[in-house]
Amino acid sequence: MFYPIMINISNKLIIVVGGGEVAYRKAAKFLEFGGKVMILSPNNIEKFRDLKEKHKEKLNFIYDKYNKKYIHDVFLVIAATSSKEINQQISNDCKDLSILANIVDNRDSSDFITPSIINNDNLTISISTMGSFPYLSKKIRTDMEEKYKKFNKEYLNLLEEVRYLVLEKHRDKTKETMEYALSLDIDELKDLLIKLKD
Ligand SMILES: C[C@@]1(CC(=O)O)C2=NC(=C\c3[nH]c(c(CCC(=O)O)c3CC(=O)O)Cc3[nH]c(c(CC(=O)O)c3CCC(=O)O)/C=C3\N/C(=C\2)[C@@H](CCC(=O)O)[C@]3(C)CC(=O)O)/[C@H]1CCC(=O)O
Ligand SMILES: NC(=O)c1ccc[n+]([C@@H]2O[C@H](COP(=O)([O-])OP(=O)(O)OC[C@H]3O[C@@H](n4cnc5c(N)ncnc54)[C@H](O)[C@@H]3O)[C@@H](O)[C@H]2O)c1
Repeated sequence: MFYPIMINISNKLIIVVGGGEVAYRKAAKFLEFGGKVMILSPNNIEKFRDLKEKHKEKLNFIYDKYNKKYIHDVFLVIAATSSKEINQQISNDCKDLSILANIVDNRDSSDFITPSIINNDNLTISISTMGSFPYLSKKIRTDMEEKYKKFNKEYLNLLEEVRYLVLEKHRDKTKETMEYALSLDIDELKDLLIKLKD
């Protein structure tokens, strides 16, 4: 079974083996959450150039085939090559070295799997089908992105202020006020904040 945790990857090195679409998708997400990514692959798709432009020194490349020597001292490993045998080899090596690995073509060999993620800065929602139907995770993500799009960073920052004011000054109406705050659009929420401050 896979237990969902929020893991701090800031400035930690994650090595992604392979340079295709799947490697790209995984790398882009780890970079979005502040990780440092090394791509280990003899070649990789064009899109990585834009990712390098965006993330500069946080993204680097080793143009070589997989070798165990490259994974010593890394925080996480993603095996995303097109070779089942190499992916399995990576899994075995990671077990030897006690490094957590995600094997993109074999959930049973994976120490962790990657969920579908909605990242609105302060609000993160991750969705998983425990590996049984990833396309459903993607579908739920797109539905929820639409449904919860108002909860962006600005909105969450205002909500945080509302919460502190309610806890400080209106403890008797905590739940009603919080429930009410969630029903508002951003301008109404700003008005509520002014009222709560009075
Ligand atoms: C959620 C997401 C996150 C991400 O990758 O960032 C993700 N897969 C996504 C998309 C996707 N993956 C696949 C398709 C094509 C349709 C299909 O085949 O179903 C599509 C749809 C598409 O591409 O449109 C094929 C596929 N996926 C896996 C296998 C191997 C296997 O099942 O053993 C195969 C067959 C490969 C083959 O053909 O051989 C395995 C895994 N994929 C996972 C995650 C993990 C379980 C997640 C969960 O619990 O739901 C897990 C177990 C391991 C892992 O990768 O961590 C991302 C959506 C991101 C988004 O857009 O929101
Ligand atoms: N988990 C998922 O979400 C998911 C989704 C679709 C496919 N897959 C699986 O992921 C695999 C990769 O998919 P893709 O579309 O990125 O494939 P792809 O063929 O586009 O890319 C494979 C990459 O692996 C590299 N590679 C091959 N042998 C290597 C080695 N020995 N060392 C280092 N790199 C090596 C290649 O150079 C290439 O860059 C597929 O075979 C499929 O089984 C997983």
